[in-house]
Amino acid sequence: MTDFLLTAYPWVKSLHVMSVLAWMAGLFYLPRLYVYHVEGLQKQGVTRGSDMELLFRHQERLLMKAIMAPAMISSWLFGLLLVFTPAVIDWSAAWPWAKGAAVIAMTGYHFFLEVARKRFVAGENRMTGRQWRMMNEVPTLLMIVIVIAVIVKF
Ligand code: HEM
Repeated sequence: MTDFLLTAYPWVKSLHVMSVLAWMAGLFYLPRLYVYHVEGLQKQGVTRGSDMELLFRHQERLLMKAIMAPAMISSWLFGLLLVFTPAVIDWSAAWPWAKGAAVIAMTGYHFFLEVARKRFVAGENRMTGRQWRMMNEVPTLLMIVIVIAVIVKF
């Protein structure tokens, strides 16, 4: 198993980075769709249950179920394979802990977006467009921590 992980390392890392890119694309775009959704309902005269509102819900569902959820699972799968590859992680350094904390927060943010999506479906979103715009900065901040942790390796 150890030999296999060492041989597969560059391939696993490539698959990890591809998965992470797809996951991040969704994490950046879904709250942006929520901004358009809520502002459509508040300012643009889009009524609940109209074709336009159903299209928002459909796009949000597809992004979550077809891209973000599978990409999150494969990011974790390949990421954990990298964790178990010998000599990849020095647990006495700070970076693996910083990255670990940031990816757990990113995963929490993913589930927060899923809860919010279900609230939109039930017509129970309580956040404004401005609040969704601010929420949109969360994955950016976490991404900065993760990339610096994994590349600078402080
Ligand atoms: C989901 C849980 C995750 C786990 C368990 C995980 C774990 C790892 C591990 C162990 C490595 C190998 C480091 C090395 O080879 O030196 C790695 C590489 C990498 N990870 Fe993650 N990661 C996760 C999520 C993420 C996320 C969300 C991002 C981006 C926002 C990310 C970006 C990267 C990048 C860019 C590399 C390649 C760095 C390099 O070697 O130059 N990872 N990851």
